[in-house]
Amino acid sequence: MTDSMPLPDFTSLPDLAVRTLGGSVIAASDESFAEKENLLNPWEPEFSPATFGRKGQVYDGWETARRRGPGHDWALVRLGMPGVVRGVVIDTAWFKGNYPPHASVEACAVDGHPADLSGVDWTEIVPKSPLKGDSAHAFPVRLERLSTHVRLNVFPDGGVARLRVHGDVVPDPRFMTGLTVDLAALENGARVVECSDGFYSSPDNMLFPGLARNQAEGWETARRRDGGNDWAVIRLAAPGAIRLAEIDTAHLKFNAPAQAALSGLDAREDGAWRPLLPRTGLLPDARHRFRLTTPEVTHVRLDIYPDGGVSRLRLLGDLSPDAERTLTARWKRLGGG
Ligand SMILES: NC(=O)NC(NC(N)=O)C(=O)[O-]
Repeated sequence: MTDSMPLPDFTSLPDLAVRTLGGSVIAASDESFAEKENLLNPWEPEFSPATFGRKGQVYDGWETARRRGPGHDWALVRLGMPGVVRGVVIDTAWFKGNYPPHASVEACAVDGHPADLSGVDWTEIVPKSPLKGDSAHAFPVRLERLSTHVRLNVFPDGGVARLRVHGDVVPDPRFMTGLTVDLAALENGARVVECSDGFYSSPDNMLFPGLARNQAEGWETARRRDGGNDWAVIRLAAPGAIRLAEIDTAHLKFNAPAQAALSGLDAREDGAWRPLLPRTGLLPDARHRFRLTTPEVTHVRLDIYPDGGVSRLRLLGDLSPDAERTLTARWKRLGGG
């Protein structure tokens, strides 16, 4: 992302739209020059000047034709993780002579898996605003409601490299209650709230769905030289008791931690850390699973010794009855269902 202005705090929240968390561009008015799917690519926009394909200069973004009639272009995104949108980044990186001069964003919430969104009520979350070329534009959003889809409008046409939709994940309680679920999954609403180091990659990566495809898709710290150890604190999707922990060092072959430990705290009670898994040896490039019996916790701390990387952390457990009620009430209050 090109940084023409400092991005506000909301950009540290998960990107509800990014492709690697299940986001999809389901329709666009036009994608003559460059395909709509690029909008949600997880990597920073790339550019190779004077690289021409059959349709012109190749862009890592969404680019429409020069519009010769009335109207404007738009792209429709289904969020991978429905939630409360706290801010949107519209990044025109590398679009210097062909960016749209204005853009707006709308959001809606629909239940289930509707194929047809016509007739849906859209709420404007970013008013029509001026854009610059080759710049990331951050727009805070104040809408205390659940969103499942967003629509990016560009006026009248042009290229946008990325659309990032940052926010708080609001899980659907129908897929969380009465089940054993991953309390550490981003898609269920968990997040890393503190960590010792995120030098090579973000610790939130450990909470992504599926298996990491390479070292970069996990969490990796710098080499630690001070005798200490690296750690990350995860705020669980909801308070619950953990029954199975999985610590995966896949693709960390020469930089896996030698050992790991888990501890937990219940922020609703005394907030004291209690051991859940004692310091245990880890292998490189291996999925380690541990059956646990724990009290209810709201936060889990993963300590790795001394440093290195973890590709995935799964904490399967059961929500407390109280947590089930709270999740359901929150989802309904935000307009779910
Ligand atoms: N040189 C360009 O980028 N031209 C145009 N776009 C592409 N992709 O070639 C255009 O007209 O917007």
